[in-house]
Amino acid sequence: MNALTLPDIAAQASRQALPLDWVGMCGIALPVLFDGQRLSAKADAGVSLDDGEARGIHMSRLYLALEMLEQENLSPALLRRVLLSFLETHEGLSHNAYLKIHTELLLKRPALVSPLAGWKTYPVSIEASLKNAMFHVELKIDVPYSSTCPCSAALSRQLIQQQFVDDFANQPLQHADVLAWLGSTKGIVATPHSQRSNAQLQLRLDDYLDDLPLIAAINDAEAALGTAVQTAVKRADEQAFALANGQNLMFCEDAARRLNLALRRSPGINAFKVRVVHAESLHAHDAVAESRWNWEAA
Ligand SMILES: Nc1nc2c(ncn2[C@@H]2O[C@H](COP(=O)(O)OP(=O)(O)OP(=O)(O)O)[C@@H](O)[C@H]2O)c(=O)[nH]1
Repeated sequence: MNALTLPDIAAQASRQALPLDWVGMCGIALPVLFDGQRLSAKADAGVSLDDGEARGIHMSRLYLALEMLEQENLSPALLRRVLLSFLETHEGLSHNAYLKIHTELLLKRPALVSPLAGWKTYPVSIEASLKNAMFHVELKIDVPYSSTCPCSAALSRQLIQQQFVDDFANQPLQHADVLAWLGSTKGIVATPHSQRSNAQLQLRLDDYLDDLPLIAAINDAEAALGTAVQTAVKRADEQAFALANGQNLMFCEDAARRLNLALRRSPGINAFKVRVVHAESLHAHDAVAESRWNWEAA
């Protein structure tokens, strides 16, 4: 059989000589390693096409460079090497390289009281770029938590006081009667509303970090928020969770402020934007607050 010369359309001249900002592939399936765990990920890989005369980039070269991610723990140095390879294989065509990896971190979390533990997933995106020889990494992390409305708690307390006035009006207080009343449904005639909430963290990292501070940022955010959602739960854990929520009333504004203060102290982060979303049970819409630090558009 005659050897065929395969047509190479990408190597042709472009009909419209025009550079492009980003060209590549989105949603590439690949396994990545983080902290010794193999995670299923989706990658977006691209370069700028600065040579406006060139018809196209070489998609397969970007795809093949992603193989580096299979064997080595994700780190800033590894991301940089992949981006360098994007540029080396597009010499004369591209000046900027981009890589976005979306995955879910799986962390084992202990129960509040019982000796149990269970797994929790945290959606994570790692966005790396090499633009005009400047390397940047940005992390996006979703952290779920529980929030109880402080206003609803105050309104409930008022109703409980009113019920107490009604039930104990004009009679001497007996310790046993009050104790029994407190243990009855009348003692908690109204309950404040709570909601499953989500903190969306967008973090710009210091340029010379050895590791991606994903776990540290999650731990710092959960510590600041105080009431992370739980995994394995026995009644003792649920009671401890109820107490933690009662001691941790917060509006979305409170949550955003706490995260701002905590992330400023978190190592390796030089700018951030946070958005907290309280999926209200009071309404069918959400309460949302945003806060940023050192953040201007990249
Ligand atoms: N540039 C570009 N390539 C595309 C697109 N859609 C599919 N491809 C295909 O991606 C495949 C890989 O492209 P290249 O990396 O240039 O493949 P190649 O020429 O065999 O590889 P090299 O010899 O390394 O250049 C080709 O078969 C392209 O046709 C597109 O929209 N743009």
